[in-house]
Amino acid sequence: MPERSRKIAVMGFQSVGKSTLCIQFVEGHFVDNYDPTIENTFHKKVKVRGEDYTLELVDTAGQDEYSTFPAQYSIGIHGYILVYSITSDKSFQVVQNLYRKLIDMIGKVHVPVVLVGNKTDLQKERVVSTEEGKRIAEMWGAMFIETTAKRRDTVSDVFTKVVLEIEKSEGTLSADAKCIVS
Ligand SMILES: Nc1nc2c(ncn2[C@@H]2O[C@H](COP(=O)(O)OP(=O)(O)OP(=O)(O)O)[C@@H](O)[C@H]2O)c(=O)[nH]1
Repeated sequence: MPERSRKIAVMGFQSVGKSTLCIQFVEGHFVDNYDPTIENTFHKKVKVRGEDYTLELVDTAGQDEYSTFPAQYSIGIHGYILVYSITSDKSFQVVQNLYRKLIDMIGKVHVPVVLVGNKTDLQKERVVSTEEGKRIAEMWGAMFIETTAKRRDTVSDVFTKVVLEIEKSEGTLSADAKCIVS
């Protein structure tokens, strides 16, 4: 069976770790330095429930509360990874604004989204609780995960979860489907 291609946008406030998550997933290492992104694209093959996928990850420029939703990310994108940092309340507010703008822009009630609370290695600096993150994701009907870009296993979970969300919304996978990353 031919590979399925899925395009995923990774969005959120600046410096929350969007690029670092993508690089950990695709290249398997943690990048310590900060280099603001304009836009980057990554590719990665994954196997989910026995099916081969080619993921195209669009690592977007950091958004803030004043940004309008970039129109180019409203078409041709199968799923969204919305990232905040558990150390930044501002990034948590920005991700909620971003979601509202996304829904308004797309004009659909349900869009495949995974909400990601990143930087869990910085527990002492945590200002957004796990419960708050979960509550927002439940309100959206989205999946939720906390991770640190330093851990390859939970970072992989972020990306496989978004594939599951996409497939669920297209009706091709059951909600309890298991996934494997290769
Ligand atoms: N401690 C820690 N630092 C992280 C983590 N993820 C990212 N960082 C650091 O946070 C900084 C910003 O990470 P980026 O991945 O460049 O952030 P971004 O969201 O892509 O930023 P923009 O391009 O401005 O939108 C870098 O110095 C990363 O090393 C994490 O999980 N833990």
